[in-house]
Amino acid sequence: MLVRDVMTHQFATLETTDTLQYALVQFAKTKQHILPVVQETGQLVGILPKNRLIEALADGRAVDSYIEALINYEPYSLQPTETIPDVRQKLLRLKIGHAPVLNEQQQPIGMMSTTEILAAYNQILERMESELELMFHHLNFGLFSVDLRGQMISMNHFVQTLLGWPDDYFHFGELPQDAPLVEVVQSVVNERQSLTVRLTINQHSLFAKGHPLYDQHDELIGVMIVLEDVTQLEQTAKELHFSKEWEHKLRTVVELAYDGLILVNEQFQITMVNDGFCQLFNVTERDVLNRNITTLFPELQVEESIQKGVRLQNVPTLIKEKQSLITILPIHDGDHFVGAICKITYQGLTQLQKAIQKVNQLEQQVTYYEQELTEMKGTKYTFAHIIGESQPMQKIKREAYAVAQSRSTVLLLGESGTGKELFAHAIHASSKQTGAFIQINCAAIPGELLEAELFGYAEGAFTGAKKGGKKGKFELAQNGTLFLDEIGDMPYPLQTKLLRVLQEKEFEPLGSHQTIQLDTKIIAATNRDLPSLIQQGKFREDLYYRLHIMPIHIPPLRERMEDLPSIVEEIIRDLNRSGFRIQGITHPALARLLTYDWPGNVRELYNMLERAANLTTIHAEYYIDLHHLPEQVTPAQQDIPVRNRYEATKREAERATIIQALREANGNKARASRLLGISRTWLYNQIQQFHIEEREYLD
Ligand SMILES: Nc1ncnc2c1ncn2[C@@H]1O[C@H](COP(=O)(O)OP(=O)(O)OP(=O)(O)O)[C@@H](O)[C@H]1O
Repeated sequence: MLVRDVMTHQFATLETTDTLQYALVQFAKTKQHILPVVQETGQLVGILPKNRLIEALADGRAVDSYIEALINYEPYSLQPTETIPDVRQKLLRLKIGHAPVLNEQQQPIGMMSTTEILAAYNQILERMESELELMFHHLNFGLFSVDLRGQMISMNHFVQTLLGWPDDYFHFGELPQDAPLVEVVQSVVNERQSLTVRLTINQHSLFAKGHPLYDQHDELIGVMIVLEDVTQLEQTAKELHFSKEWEHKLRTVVELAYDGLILVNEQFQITMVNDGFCQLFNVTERDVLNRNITTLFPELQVEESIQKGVRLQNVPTLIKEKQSLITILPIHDGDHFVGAICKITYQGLTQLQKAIQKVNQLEQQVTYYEQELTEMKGTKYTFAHIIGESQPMQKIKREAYAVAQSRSTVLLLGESGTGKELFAHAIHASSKQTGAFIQINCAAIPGELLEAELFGYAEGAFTGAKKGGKKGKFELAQNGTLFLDEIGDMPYPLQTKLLRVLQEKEFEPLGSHQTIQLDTKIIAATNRDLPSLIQQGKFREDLYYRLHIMPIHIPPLRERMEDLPSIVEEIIRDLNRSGFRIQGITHPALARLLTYDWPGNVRELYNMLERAANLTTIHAEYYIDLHHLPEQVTPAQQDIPVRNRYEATKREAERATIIQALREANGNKARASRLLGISRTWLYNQIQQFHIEEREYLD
């Protein structure tokens, strides 16, 4: 606060030629104790004190005489920019109560007296009082004071909330005898010195500090208590201790459990490394901490494999000429990548390798015996070979297993490549049938041969018949299983014969009079729509119902995509058994496979992965990646409709060419295949694939 803020402007000025009477009137008007005397230009000449004027009048000086002789020509004056504490000091020192305030031109612009100073101090005091109160209540510790009778003098809000004390305590309350802290107050009064105690009140851990309060005569008048809430602090300290303990345990585990271990953050900076790692690379922890792993250890390929989304788990690698196993795993916090762990096992690997070899040998033996067992039953696959744990697959595997236990006929339905043959093998493998698993593809064998193939013939049954006759598939499958694949393509007349055999459970080979009792489990399969073939008059309705006792619908791959990753894994394992050395598939490639429609189902997937496996060998790559996949699964989205059209047109052209060749060869498949320049097996395959029927090339 400055002089100009509090000075009074109610004053009058006098001139040396003014009379005593005039001066008296001005004093009465302005109620001032001094008045400034100025020149004509307004500059200060001196001051006229009121008491001098009164003294002069009392001495009998004439009221019309001039004031000139009564003026103090060396008065003390003030500047408007001086501060109030400074002015107060000056006035006290000089023992004067009033002074004019002058501007830069030495003209009086106001008057200052102790009254103005007092008013200013009052204002300052009021402001400080409210500020102090605000501070007092907003302190982050509790504060209260009591007098010697236990009456509350002051208490801030913190105490109220902390101890749950009501407002009345503050206004007129006495500290109750049972209140916590009474003892502290009592001790301070008795001991007359400060003390600190630790207390727990309302589940808060507190430090209570009591201080004696004295008046100006050093008489004890009360006690002040300061309360600090240390609950949070204690909690933090506990947590810190706990996490330090854990860090210590973790470090010990890390040192003991792994040969070499290194941790990186999301920027691939090294955040932790163990002694084993440092020994292997001959570095110290200080050399590597906070540095980029790719810069320091590029051979580990941590960043690369994480970015490719490949999970490396115990992959054999040569590090610092030591045979090692490397594992690189990403660390995620929810969806967020926060770092990675790289683990290297290099000690005791020789023993480990020996153990692995032993396990491999045992595994091979088990596989061998398993194969022997299934081969004894004449099947290639068991239920264990059918991969897929999706809901529909679990359901049909349960159904197939159940039907395997009975003699009932099974009808396997599903698109091409969905695994019908696989199921047929598995059903036989887990059935009680002791005989062989015999398979016949009704579409691949020319109509005229199929009957003889199925029922066999007696010697001399027809021209060209083998000496001694030939056993048919039915007879070969006695006590076993006959798998009639592509039943929808069986010639109509033969369907009648088959129906009879199924009903009567006996048959006669061609040209023979010997009746053979049928004790065979029949499994039929087709990818054709049998009800629509019935409508077209190409399939017997009664045979359909005969076969339809236990239909099993195998869903297409696109309807159970959750099985795809495990099927891919199994196929890779299978490819490795046949000599490839694929370690896995990258995430992007797998993700792409999941977006494809799979018209050719698992067979198409198998073929595609086999092709990819061949491509990996060209550049000695170990992972199937996007660039190993054919265009049909990696098209730009906008190209799809065009590609579909292209594929459809290509297929139509291929189909038409095959029909044309068959027509030119009069239905003779061997000749047609020569004309087309393809193998006979492939021609049969194509005829089946394109569903080409005889009536399309034979008039
Ligand atoms: N669930 C599966 N798990 C593992 N491999 C499978 C599965 N389904 C099919 N396969 C594999 O896919 C390929 C095609 O299967 P399969 O020959 O049994 O199909 P299909 O339905 O009989 O085909 P088509 O109707 O064309 O004769 C085989 O190599 C088979 O081993």
